[in-house]
Amino acid sequence: MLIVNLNYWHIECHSTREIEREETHLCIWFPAYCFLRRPNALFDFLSNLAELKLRFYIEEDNTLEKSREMEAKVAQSLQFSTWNDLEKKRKPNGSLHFSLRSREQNRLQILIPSHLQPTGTATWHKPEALQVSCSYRNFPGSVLESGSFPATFDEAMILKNKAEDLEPYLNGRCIFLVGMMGSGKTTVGRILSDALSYSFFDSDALIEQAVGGTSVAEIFKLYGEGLFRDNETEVLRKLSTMHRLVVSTGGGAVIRPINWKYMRKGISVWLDVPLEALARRIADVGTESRPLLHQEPGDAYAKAFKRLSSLWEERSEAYANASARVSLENIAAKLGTSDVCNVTPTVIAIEALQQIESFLKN
Ligand SMILES: Nc1ncnc2c1ncn2[C@@H]1O[C@H](COP(=O)(O)OP(=O)(O)O)[C@@H](O)[C@H]1O
Ligand SMILES: O=C(O)C1=C[C@@H](OP(=O)(O)O)[C@@H](O)[C@H](O)C1
Repeated sequence: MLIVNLNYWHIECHSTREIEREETHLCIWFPAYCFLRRPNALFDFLSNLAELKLRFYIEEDNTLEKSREMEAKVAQSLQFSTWNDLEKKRKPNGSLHFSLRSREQNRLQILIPSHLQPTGTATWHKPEALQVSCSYRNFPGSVLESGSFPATFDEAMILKNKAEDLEPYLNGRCIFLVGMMGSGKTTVGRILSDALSYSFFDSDALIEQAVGGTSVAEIFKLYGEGLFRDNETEVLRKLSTMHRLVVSTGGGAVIRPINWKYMRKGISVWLDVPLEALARRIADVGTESRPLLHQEPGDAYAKAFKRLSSLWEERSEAYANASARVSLENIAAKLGTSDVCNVTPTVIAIEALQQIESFLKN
């Protein structure tokens, strides 16, 4: 018996041996309201099956009320237009058949008829291949890990639930993360985008693309900061016309008022991290990719700290324009620690959603 815990509810599956012996279907039960509220959770589960190289599709079933609505929701959450697309993208090599059927009014059943497996689908017959265990492996890896920051199962669940609660209030609006260099905009942004089923964009990466694949450091060196800033504004203008994006902006995006005009089309979130922590993080990875920090003499920490301090003097007021502020010091205090290094990106993402919620509800 395999039990998969997906966001507070359980899916129970017969073992493959049992399926073979009894020639039954693999039955997965979802309380209907969970299914409707949490299409992403179904997707996560299906992704696990897809990773096991099992092919699946959802059969149209006209007797099932809401099936079309659910399919649309799931497809939307996947950002694929159809299940056919999903199949093509995953290039699976097994063949299993999922169909949705109603059994009771308040329940849904997903059936995987074992007779639909073609001969030679060895993956399906290996019991160990179905080890979808009760751990954070049930969630997409990118939600759970950012660099070397694994999220605990609890953190990942809280994040996912919070994101689902917030979704109707967000109504597809983009989220622009602002903050000093090294504040975690990229790291936290990826986690947020996964949780919200949004797309993620790093504005620095888009500028690099716009300038023919030239790195930020090279753009500064060859063309000067002015050209970089013009491209930054253009990138933000374009992104502000879109929906369902999390954007990691460059640390200096806040200095031009025109950029705020674009970011106000969505919700801006300031990741407020103490300078010492920023300097430590940047010293750890080096200042080469951050041209504004690279000119100072001294060791990596000292030069990062010195330059960050002067940039902070210039920019602190501008960051405060953001719709929501996520203070690492405040989170650390809530967690009962004085060290902001103990605050993981997933916890920061949760706090970001909380602050966005307060902004939207006030
Ligand atoms: N919460 C955190 N705790 C410790 N290190 C972090 C945290 N968030 C990000 N980092 C690290 O700090 C560095 C800068 O993060 P990054 O997301 O690139 O920041 P930004 O996009 O704001 O410049 C990276 O090496 C990243 O791994
Ligand atoms: O603070 C800044 O002015 C900058 C921050 C960088 O982005 P990150 O904040 O992602 O490091 C990058 O846009 C450029 O080096 C300038």
